[in-house]
Parts: sequence; structure tokens; C-alpha cells
Amino acid sequence: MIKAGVVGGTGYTGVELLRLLAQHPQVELAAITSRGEAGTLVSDMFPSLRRRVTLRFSEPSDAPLDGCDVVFFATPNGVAMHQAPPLLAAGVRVIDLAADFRLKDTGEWAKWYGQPHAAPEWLAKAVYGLPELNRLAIVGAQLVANPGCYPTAVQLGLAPLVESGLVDLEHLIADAKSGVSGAGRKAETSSLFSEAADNFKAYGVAGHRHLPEIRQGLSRLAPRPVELTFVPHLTPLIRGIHATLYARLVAEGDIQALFEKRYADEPFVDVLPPGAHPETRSVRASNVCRLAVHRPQGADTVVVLSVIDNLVKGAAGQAVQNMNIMFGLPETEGLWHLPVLP
Ligand SMILES: NC(=O)C1=CN([C@@H]2O[C@H](COP(=O)(O)OP(=O)(O)OC[C@H]3O[C@@H](n4cnc5c(N)ncnc54)[C@H](OP(=O)(O)O)[C@@H]3O)[C@@H](O)[C@H]2O)C=CC1
Ligand SMILES: CC(=O)N[C@@H](CCC(=O)OP(=O)(O)O)C(=O)O
Repeated sequence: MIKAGVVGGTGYTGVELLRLLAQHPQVELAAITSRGEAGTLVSDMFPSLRRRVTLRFSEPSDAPLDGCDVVFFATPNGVAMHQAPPLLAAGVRVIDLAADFRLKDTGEWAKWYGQPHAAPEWLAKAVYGLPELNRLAIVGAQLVANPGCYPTAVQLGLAPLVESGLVDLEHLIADAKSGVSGAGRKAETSSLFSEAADNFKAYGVAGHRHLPEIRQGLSRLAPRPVELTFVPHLTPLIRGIHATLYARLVAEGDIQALFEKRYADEPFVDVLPPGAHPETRSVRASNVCRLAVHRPQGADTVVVLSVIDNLVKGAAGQAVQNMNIMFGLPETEGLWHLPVLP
């Protein structure tokens, strides 16, 4: 059995990790931290976990994390880069759900996250954990940087086009909408029911911190750096991301066949038949990304529709998928459940 610890067990990605890990046949939950709830039974805070998770929350400094085989950080940006290095030095494998180890350039990290990087030596060793684009590197990794939710939906939707050389790499567009759980469980005015319900708005148009992450990931697939306009929106869903992606063709090709071939062996990427419109509810609570490819009026703009559950394929599910790869387990272990509908 793999002994797993979770730092940040009271947040949305933390409780989603607990849901997935508690049902994983090869995992034993060994430690779950909270700074404010140490001593509280996890199932008292989250009755959804009653009779399945019997642990109490521990203070991060008291939790037996160095006795774990793997520790997940489900903490705000800037926490894991301070707390993970001693665990890594002790041989523990770490999967960070935050952004601390995603951007390879420390200057870029400081610019977008407003603080200097505290562990550049581990940054160099970290592997970006988007299995469909980077599987082989994850196999041997000790430290995996789990991608952001928007970057997962956008990169999976644009990767086949960028790899193909059929599209203009300088004018990609990602128009993405997220449910409110994407902002986390912490109290914030913009997440209040009266602010977010019955409302729809763009934010971060001048520059969102997921832009450099998407650019870095897609540029690795291309002969030169890609340029992208990325506009996130907040939509009154609890879970879900819907990304509408635009690319201009510079050469002819069968785009539907390109996507079907690219993802034919991927258990968690579903390319829908021509003309389909994927819905966020078709992936709710599952680790699946559903894609549909369109070419309106047969013109030279390709439109890709990409949906994921931000808490699963966009965070906790992808983290478990990465753990499975790191530990040589079947990739679908503990993740092969169907979405919840309606
Ligand atoms: N929500 C989403 O859809 C996605 C989130 N992410 C990323 O995952 C991470 C977690 O997100 P989310 O679960 O939404 O966030 P939440 O705000 O819901 O939870 C954050 C958790 O971190 C703990 N925490 C906060 N500060 C510290 C600290 N200094 N030391 C130890 N623990 C700390 C909190 O617990 P306590 O205060 O009890 O200690 C809480 O459990 C973030 O980096 C986020 O950007 C990534 C992809 C998608
Ligand atoms: C709706 C909403 O607020 N979403 C978050 C993205 C959450 C996420 O994935 O952020 P990290 O890169 O920090 O992991 C945002 O736009 O800030």
C-alpha cells in the first residue's frame, strides 16, 4: 500500500483528494493537515467522508509526513516551495497542486506570483504533470508540479493543433469559463453567493498567471514559442471549466482525424464525434476531458471545445493520475468512475 499524506485537507482540492484517495485500492491515508482544525475528525468537517476516513487533522508541523511515500500539497501558491524540500530530501515523493514548481523560469515565477522562488534547486528537478503531454518524464519523477485547471483544459484542447504544424502559432485564443470552486474554499467577496450567482464576468484580461504556464507548455510542443490570448471568466457553476479555443489554419488537414489519432490511447481524453458540443455536466466528478472539434462554415478557423471538472482533471484527479504513473500503477486505478449526471 502507498502511504499518502495531504497538506491542506480543509480546502476544495484537499477534500477532493481525500474522496479519491479514500477509494483508491492501493492507498492508505496516513496524514491530513490543517492549521486551524488540528484535532478535529476529518469526517466531522466533511460528513461525505464519514465511515471511510477516520483520521483527525494534524498541524502541518506535527503530521507524520516524512513517513509517507507520497505527500500532496493542496495549499496556496508559495507554501510547497518552503515546506516540500525537507520531505524531498528525506526521499518522500511530492505532488504539488499549486503553482510553485510549474514555471521553469524563476524570473517568470517572481513576476506572476509576486515573490522570489524559495527552492530553485528543486524547481530544476520538478516534472510538469500533464500525463497526456509528458508521461515518460513523470514515471521517474520525485517531484511533480500538477498543472493549473485552466492550463489543463487549454493545453489538452490545443496540443494536437500545435504539434501538427497546421495552425498559426502566434495568434491562438483561449476563452475559458470556470465554476466558483476554482477560487477555492477560503472566504472571498467575489465567491459569495450574491456576487457569483446569476452573474457572468471576465477577469484577468490584462494577464492571468495561467498565461505563462500555458505558453510554456504549448511552446514545448512547437518549433518556436507560441503566442496566446487567454481570457478567463467566472460563471455561476460550482464545478466545471469550459474552454472555447480558436486557431487559424495555415495548411490543410483532417482536424477531426488528427484529434482522434492523438488521443486514441488516452483513457481520460474523449474526442467527441463531429458537430458535438460537450457540456461541463458530462465530466462532473470525473477525471475526463471531453473535446469537440469544429470548423465553422469550412473556413480557416478551427474551434475546439474542451470541458473538464476543475477539481478532478483540473486538480485532484490529475494528481492521483500522476501518483499512479510515479508508482507504476495502472493509470486509471481509483479514477475509473463515471461522471455524476444530472
Ligand atoms: N480549486 C481549484 O479548482 C484548483 C486549485 N488549484 C490549486 O490548488 C491549491 C489549493 O486550492 P484550493 O483547494 O482551491 O484552496 P483552498 O483555499 O480551498 O484550500 C487551501 C488549503 O491550504 C491550507 N493552507 C493554507 N495556507 C497554508 C500554509 N501556510 N501551510 C499549510 N497549509 C495551508 C488550508 O488549510 P488550513 O487553513 O486549515 O491549514 C486549506 O486546506 C491552490 O494552490 C490552487 O491554486 C489547482 C487547480 C484547480
Ligand atoms: C475561478 C477562479 O478563481 N479560478 C482560479 C484558478 C485556480 C487555479 O487553478 O489556480 P492555481 O494556478 O493557483 O493552481 C483563478 O483564476 O485564480
